Order: sequence, then C-alpha cells, then structure tokens
Amino acid sequence: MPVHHYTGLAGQSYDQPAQAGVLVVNLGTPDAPTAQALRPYLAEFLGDPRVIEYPRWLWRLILHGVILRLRPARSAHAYARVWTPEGSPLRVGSEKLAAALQARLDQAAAGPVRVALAMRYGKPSVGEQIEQMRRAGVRRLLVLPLYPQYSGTSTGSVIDAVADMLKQLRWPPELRIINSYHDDAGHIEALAQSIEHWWAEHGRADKLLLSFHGIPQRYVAAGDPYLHQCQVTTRLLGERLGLEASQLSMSFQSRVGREPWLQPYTDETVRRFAHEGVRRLDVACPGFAVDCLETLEEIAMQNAEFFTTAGGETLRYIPALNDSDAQVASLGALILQHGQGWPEFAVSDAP
Ligand SMILES: C=CC1=C(C)c2cc3[nH]c(cc4nc(cc5[nH]c(cc1n2)c(C)c5CCC(=O)O)C(CCC(=O)O)=C4C)c(C)c3C=C
Ligand SMILES: [Fe+2]
Ligand SMILES: [Fe+2]
Repeated sequence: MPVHHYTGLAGQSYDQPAQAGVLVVNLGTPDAPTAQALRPYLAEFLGDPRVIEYPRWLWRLILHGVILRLRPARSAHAYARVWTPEGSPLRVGSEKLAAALQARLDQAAAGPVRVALAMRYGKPSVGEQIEQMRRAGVRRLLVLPLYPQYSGTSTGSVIDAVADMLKQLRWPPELRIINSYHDDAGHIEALAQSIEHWWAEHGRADKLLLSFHGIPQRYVAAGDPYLHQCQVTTRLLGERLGLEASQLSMSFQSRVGREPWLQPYTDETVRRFAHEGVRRLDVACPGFAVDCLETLEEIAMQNAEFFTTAGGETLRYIPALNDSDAQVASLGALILQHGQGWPEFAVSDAP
C-alpha cells in the first residue's frame, strides 16, 4: 500500500500507523510531604466542583480563607509518615501498575497498545498525556480510571478532564471510558485471592472490615451510584470468601468537613468493635487500587491506634492489589474486554 506523507499544521504527522492507547488515571498526590507542596495540590483537588458541590463564591471564601491556611501543614504531617525514598506511595504504586499493564498488553493484545499514566490532580495531567498520545498517532483511546466504584467525585471528575482535553482537539480520537468495575468477576476474584493468601500467611482475625472512601450523603441522595456499588462489591466479596454476616462489615473513611458523609464511619466502627469485644480485626480497602495515604496512614496507622486504644488487641491492614499479578491479570482482561472490536485489542494468538 502506498504511504502518503502528510503533516498537519499542528505538527502531527498523518503517516504513522494508527495506534491504540490506554490512559490509566489515578487521583494524584503532592510532590513532597510539605505544606508548600500540599497547598497547590489541595487547591486543585478541593477547587474541583465535582468534589465540593457548594455555591462557588461561598466555597472559594472558605477554601482560601480557612482550609488552605490550616490543612496543608496537617496533611503534610500525615504524608511524611508514609513517604518513601522513591516518593509518594500513590505515585510509585500507580507507575508500577501502569508499567506492568503495558507489559501485559504487549504480550496479550494484538497491539500496538500504548499505556500511559495520568493524575487527575497534579502531574502528569490527563491533558498532557492525551497530547503525547495524539503526537504518537493514537486514534483509539481507552480510559481506565483506577476507581472500581463509580462516584461523580472521582470517576466523574476524570471524565470531565478527558472531555476538557478532547474538546480542544480538531480531530479527537475514538473514545471509550471504563465507568466502574466494582462487580467485575475477575476483579472480585483478584480481591478474594489476595485476602485468602494474606490469611494463609498471617492467620484470620475475628472479623473482616471493608473500608471505602466516603462521600457526602447529599451526593448519594442526588443520584450518585457510589454507595450501591460499594455494597455490591462487599456482597460479592463476602459470598466469594464464604463469610457470614457477623464476620464481615463495611464502613466509610476519610470524612472531611461538617456535613454528614456515608456511614458508618470507619473510626467509629473500629472503636465500637473494640468495645463489643472484637480482639483481632482485619481491614481491607477494596476501593483503592493502589496503596496511598488513605490506606497506609489512615487505616494502618491511625485506625490501628484507635482500635488498640479502645481495647482491641490488633488491627491488621491487608494491602491493596497494587501491581500484583492478580491485579495486572484482572485489569488487563478488563481492558481487552472494553477494547473489543478495536483491532489492537484483539486477543493475541502469539505464544
Ligand atoms: C473533601 C472532599 C473529598 C471527597 C468527596 C473525596 C472523595 C474520594 N477520594 C478518593 C480517593 C482518594 N482521596 C485521597 C485523599 C484525599 N481526599 C480528600 C478529600 C475528598 N475525597 C483530601 C482532602 C485528600 C488529601 C489528603 C488529605 O488532606 O487528607 C487519596 C490519597 C491521595 C494520596 O496522595 O495518597 C485517594 C486515593 C475517592 C476514591 C473518592 C470518592 C469515592
Ligand atoms: Fe479523597
Ligand atoms: Fe484521609
């Protein structure tokens, strides 16, 4: 076939073979565990109208007048407790996962499929990663937000960022976005196996608590499916693990502000369990694909202390799936399934 060499005015060359891309998106994280680095991160995150649904003028006053004066230093202190020599756990873990997914698709997909990681807040941004892909000739784009359960505050906000970028392009790529994978059979199996392996190594506690990130109750009342999807994940995982109702609970962590969030709250729940005589408690956080501040500091440190202070013996945090083979296999399969009909995503028959 003859190859025609055209170059677009914006510098894009049209003679490259069409390619497919997978954009993996996580929340984002500060560049350093310092108040100075926390300030712009929190300003971008908490300035997102998907995250805080408040009259804009009122929220700007509160955010800049109160929150951004106090919270950066407090959060920096929490981040410092989990920071690693390579950087923020969320960044390091997300990069490892994206690299493992690239290797998986190189082997399992007909290809070429290019995997990139973007952060919803901070760098590299969704816009700059889509621009990189455009320059590389990506014409089919699949977006995977790393949130198993859909919420407007998390997944919805990633969709906004993708849409904001695409509306600036003269010739946007074909687009698919994975909305949620809270009930995906491969995902539930990966979670179940990781918990079973952990139990095989460390023994089983009296109870398993699944702690999900909270959101304001108001958002659920307005139609956000997040609560329902957390309940479905909990039910499917409980059934797969063969747990009875008395052995499994669900709660919501990380509440910010004064309005009511989804309940029961994780901190109140672990204290109540201790008072009720639970001696050993296992906690997993199936809503987090990769370990981060909310799991490593809030659960494994803070809530572990709440539990023992209230009379419990030990609270053990079961790590997120991170870049485990189980997670790479289940997310790899999810990507291939959502890319069906696109030639690059055909299952490779290479050995
Ligand atoms: C105040 C509103 C917030 C809503 C609503 C919210 C929803 C939400 N968040 C996640 C996942 C993560 N959140 C993380 C940190 C974090 N979350 C909020 C606030 C809201 N989150 C703040 C202010 C912070 C920053 C830390 C702090 O100051 O306490 C993280 C960890 C990031 C890291 O760097 O490690 C994740 C992941 C989901 C899934 C979600 C809705 C379902
Ligand atoms: Fe959050
Ligand atoms: Fe938190």
